[in-house]
Amino acid sequence: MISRIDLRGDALPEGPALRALLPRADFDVAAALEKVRPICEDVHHRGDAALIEYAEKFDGVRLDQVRVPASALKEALAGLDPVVREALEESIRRARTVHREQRRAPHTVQVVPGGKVTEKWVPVERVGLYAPGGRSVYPSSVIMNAVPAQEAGVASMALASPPQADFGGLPHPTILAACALLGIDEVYAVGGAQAVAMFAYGTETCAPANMVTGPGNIWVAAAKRYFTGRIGIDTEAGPTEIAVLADDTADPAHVASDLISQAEHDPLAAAVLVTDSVALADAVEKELAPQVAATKHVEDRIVPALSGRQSAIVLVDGLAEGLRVVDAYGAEHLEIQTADAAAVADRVKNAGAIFVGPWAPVSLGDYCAGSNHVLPTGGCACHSSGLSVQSFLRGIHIVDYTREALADVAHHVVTLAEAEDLPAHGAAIKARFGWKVPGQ
Ligand SMILES: NC(=O)c1ccc[n+]([C@@H]2O[C@H](COP(=O)([O-])OP(=O)(O)OC[C@H]3O[C@@H](n4cnc5c(N)ncnc54)[C@H](O)[C@@H]3O)[C@@H](O)[C@H]2O)c1
Ligand SMILES: N[C@H](CO)Cc1c[nH]c[nH+]1
Ligand SMILES: [Zn+2]
Repeated sequence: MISRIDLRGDALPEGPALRALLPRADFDVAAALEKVRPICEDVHHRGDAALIEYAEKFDGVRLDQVRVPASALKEALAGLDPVVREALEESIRRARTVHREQRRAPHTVQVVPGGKVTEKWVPVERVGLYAPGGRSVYPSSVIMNAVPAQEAGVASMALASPPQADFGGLPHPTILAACALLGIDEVYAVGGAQAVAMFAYGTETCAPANMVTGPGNIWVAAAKRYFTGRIGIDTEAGPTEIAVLADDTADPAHVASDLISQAEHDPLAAAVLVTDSVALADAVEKELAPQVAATKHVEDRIVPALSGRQSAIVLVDGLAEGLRVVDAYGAEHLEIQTADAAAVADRVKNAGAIFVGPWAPVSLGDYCAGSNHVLPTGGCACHSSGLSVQSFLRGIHIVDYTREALADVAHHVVTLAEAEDLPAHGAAIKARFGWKVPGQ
């Protein structure tokens, strides 16, 4: 069900050469981008009419309108199972506890007497949040998007999630109830790349947003890549990945269940075990078959995910080599199931989130750890972070110098301007001091 990659014996290569040996999906975001480009441009030109057509094509339901009426949000909350409500509220509470601490205050540095630089933090004005709803529905992603945006102070936010044929073309009622719990009243029944395009370009009913955040399948990730540089994009949070770095102290039943837990998201989901213990690798492989047989979503997601080329058991010589492999891979989620797991976690450089030891499985982080589950995939953890309050803030420098403080440094500015052959820059200084460089 899962292949093996044996990297024992020889010295591991560096950087891209090592990455090329590691498991990754065949179907990449760049290829999907070519397919989503026409969808995005169609939304640009035809607005709501295009959204309604794509809902029929991809979600199998004909909509009268894409905006969810306020009454539907109210009804969804009223009809929410109280046990689910309690769990959502606990998830919101913990996420808020963590994200509130990420808020940033303005900070002033007195560089020289009379010269100071302040950095102030300003929230993005309007954001579009995406909560997936294709193969599964993700009310938890409503929380993971909305809480950091709210804690950052974003003034205007709208959420999109795919229309569900079983619910009259509305997003799933638990998604709507989560929106109601969080006070989000602008909600759209729009999924996939077309939802990202709706927020990026705006339509007759949806005002354009400055930024789009949230997880989704490969089509959503590709649309986010399409709009990168034109609007704010958090990170590519595409098909889920789990890597587990484990030694012979790990419990094979736990490792297997954690690999399966994330394989259940998508046939393109990735599950990777990195270990120096052949005995553990064998035991995990033995655990997989009965555990997979006992769960849901087997044929359409878990089996293709575990048997696809994006998943593997990677054998290494020791912990140091295992760390090199997980750093090269840059997993969305990395579990450390080794002796002295906290110390090992400390040595990891690249991961979206790290889960330490036997009692912090990825499922905890998916719902109730307080951490954010919107995390970079496809190796983006090597340069990007998961969603946080910081994602929704812009830092603006405010430069404030007196005449004397400018005069003190003017000769350096003029020298550097001349060194760059940009004399007009120097002239902007000289003009303030009677066309002379002060002190010369
Ligand atoms: N990285 C993260 O932080 C994170 C978090 C949660 C979930 N996820 C991932 O989110 C994804 C959720 O996927 P999903 O499919 O359940 O829901 P989704 O909402 O992401 O995608 C559903 C939409 O995909 C579009 N679509 C389907 N087939 C298409 C096609 N052939 N061409 C163009 N568009 C098409 C449709 O518009 C549909 O509404 C999973 O891959 C999961 O692993 C990632
Ligand atoms: N594991 C997903 C992040 O890749 C988040 C999630 C939501 N629900 C269940 N899991
Ligand atoms: Zn998950």
